[in-house]
Amino acid sequence: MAERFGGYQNEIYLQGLAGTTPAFTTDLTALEEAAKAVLTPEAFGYVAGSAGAGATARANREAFDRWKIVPRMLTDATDRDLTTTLFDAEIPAPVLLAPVGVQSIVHPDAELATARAAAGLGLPMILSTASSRTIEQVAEASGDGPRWFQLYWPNDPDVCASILDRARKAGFTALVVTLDTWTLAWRPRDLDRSYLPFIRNEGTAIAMSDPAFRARLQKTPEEDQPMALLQWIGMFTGTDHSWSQLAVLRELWDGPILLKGIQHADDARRAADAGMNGVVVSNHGGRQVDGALGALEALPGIAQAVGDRLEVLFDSGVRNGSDLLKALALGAKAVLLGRPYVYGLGLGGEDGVRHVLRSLLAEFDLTLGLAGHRTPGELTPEVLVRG
Ligand SMILES: Cc1cc2nc3c(=O)[nH]c(=O)nc-3n(C[C@H](O)[C@H](O)[C@H](O)COP(=O)(O)O)c2cc1C
Ligand SMILES: O=C(O)C(=O)c1ccccc1
Repeated sequence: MAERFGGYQNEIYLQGLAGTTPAFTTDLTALEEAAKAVLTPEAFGYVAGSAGAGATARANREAFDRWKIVPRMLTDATDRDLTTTLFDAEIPAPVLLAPVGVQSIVHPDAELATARAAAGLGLPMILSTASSRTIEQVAEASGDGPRWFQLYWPNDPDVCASILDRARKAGFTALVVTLDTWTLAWRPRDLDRSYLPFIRNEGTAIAMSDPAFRARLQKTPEEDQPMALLQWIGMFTGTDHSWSQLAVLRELWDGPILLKGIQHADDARRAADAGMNGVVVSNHGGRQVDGALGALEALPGIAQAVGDRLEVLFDSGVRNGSDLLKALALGAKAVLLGRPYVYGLGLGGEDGVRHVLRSLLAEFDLTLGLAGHRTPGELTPEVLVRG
């Protein structure tokens, strides 16, 4: 058990004896630079970029850097177990793949490669509404793998019901409703290049293959693509919904529902009051409100406010195993990995994603043990100091 994830370290050293070094860097903080060398400037700018002057993207990192781990000795942390239970399902480690749309801009295998890599490790993939492959295609690639669906909440109830119905039938078990991106923020890197993937028909596969969406069009997307794309943009962005409308989603989805983009304890309480099952504490990787607080700063208060009523998950700024440990210690039950796996996808498709995930899990496993702990559940704020 102890070596299950940390064993990637030995595997890499042993391959060295045969003259092979890893195809991709094992320094997960160096992935961005490596990806920059292989992606188009537009795709790299879209993925790496953030809102405005990048203050929130930096705040996400600064929030992690302010916390330090205090290792404990002679605790016998040899046998470790990263197994985590979310909504009655066991996953091998407290890590999920964050919903990331438009993956075709970084690799031709797109979400299918991500689905295969995630399934191979048994980690849940959260499929974005802005996927560049259909729900059914991704489900097939995912096979027996755990999978959740992320909803960009359409402003047409029939389209909403149809997409959720497809997701349920395709084996997606939990629903993540993203609330922080009802319109795209001011993103200078993309604006300076006039680059928006969807108006180039990237990331629209789910809607374009949806019968209810297609029923709204005068002509099929094949006959009149520009019109279909305008309809897509109008359907998925520009409309903020309301707390009371969550009841509609509660009716349509009988599995767990999580609200993503929560940054205030009162919003987390409202989520619980509305019958939701979890929250993802997140500022969308600094891509929405420039000047917003680092996501990790919001985590302890939210975990304290609703940790006994909801599953509290976290993303934004997680880059390596130590970050994962810190987020768990500050109250997250599990963490969503964002940009790093997308860089892995760009660098090497399915193999690249698998390498990034295995490296993260190995680094976390080793760091957990060396800090003196055996399970994610042992982590509390007391294992950190703020310095
Ligand atoms: C290129 C890109 C596309 C994204 N697309 C979505 C999306 O479709 N739905 C969503 O809820 N979040 C989306 N996100 C946000 C991620 O789910 C996650 O919140 C964010 O990447 C976490 O920050 P990090 O990348 O700094 O770890 C996207 C992020 C990136 C970088
Ligand atoms: O770019 C993003 O951050 C994002 O969330 C998104 C929104 C719409 C479509 C694709 C991605």
